[in-house]
Amino acid sequence: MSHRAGFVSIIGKPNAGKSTLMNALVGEKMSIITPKAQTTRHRILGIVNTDDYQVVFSDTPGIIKPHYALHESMMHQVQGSIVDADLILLMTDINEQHEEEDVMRRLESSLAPVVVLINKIDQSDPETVKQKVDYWNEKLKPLAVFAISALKFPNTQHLLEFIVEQMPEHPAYYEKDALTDRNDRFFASEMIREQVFKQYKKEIPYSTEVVITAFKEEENIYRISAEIIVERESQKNIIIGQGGSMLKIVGTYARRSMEEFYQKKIFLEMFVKVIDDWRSKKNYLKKFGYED
Ligand SMILES: Nc1nc2c(ncn2[C@@H]2O[C@H](COP(=O)(O)OP(=O)(O)OP(=O)(O)O)[C@@H](O)[C@H]2O)c(=O)[nH]1
Repeated sequence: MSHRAGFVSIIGKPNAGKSTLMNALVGEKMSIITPKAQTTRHRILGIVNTDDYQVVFSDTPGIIKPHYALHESMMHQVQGSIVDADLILLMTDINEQHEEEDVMRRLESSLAPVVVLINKIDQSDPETVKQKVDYWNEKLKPLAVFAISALKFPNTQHLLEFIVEQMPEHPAYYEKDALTDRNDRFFASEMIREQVFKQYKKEIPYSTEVVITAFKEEENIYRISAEIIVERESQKNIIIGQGGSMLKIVGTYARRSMEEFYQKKIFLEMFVKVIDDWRSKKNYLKKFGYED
């Protein structure tokens, strides 16, 4: 059989479980996962390779109404991934009563077939599952509807086989040993951001960006320096915590994740910096890698 390859976008509301699914499909932790909505800010590719196919998944930020320039960039990334897709996976959380109208509107710009994934069925019952399957079949007339639990039953073989069947015949787009298009620095910043999302409340995670300022690979150790950027002086104090206690927790957990991810010893140093209203400033967003 000839080789198949294509792009598959995972889209949906914040917190639906998109990143959890992508990690299950790729079999590696490509995307950070936290219980908070809007964790994913960039489009991240996760690539599944065999001799016969290459499926390039895009994990995308959850679809929201933009409040900041940052959100606008996030939504542009969703749009870009929809336009590029050979297949779209629209993920919904079975227990959320979201109006998915804004998600559907975004699909209008695409000719790609849509598969609906009803996620988190571990937190539901068969009757509700059946109702939701019927609802989506009726509403969107998708190629297929899958009821899944990306977290509890991460056996994605059946879904993956279905996806591969939809891929066009095409040579590989990326090297066959590539798992992602992102580099080590990107994952280092994401692992710190993951801890910021986990350790702080309310607006802090959303006001924070992480920039890797140095990444030195030595034989036995990686030396990583990072800046944690916040919007206000008061947020800086919260990030640091009394006597540096909070920053120490963030650093410890982030370092452990990095040691597991890179299989290296890690030296991590972090500095906290204030940039007023960075989320609304295009020049900073560009500098931090958010596209227009
Ligand atoms: N019970 C249950 N929880 C799940 C399932 N899939 C994901 N979750 C949880 O839902 C939360 C959000 O998961 P993510 O994978 O980060 O969701 P996302 O859609 O990428 O979120 P955004 O980054 O906000 O767009 C996390 O706490 C996950 O552990 C599932 O199948 N069942």
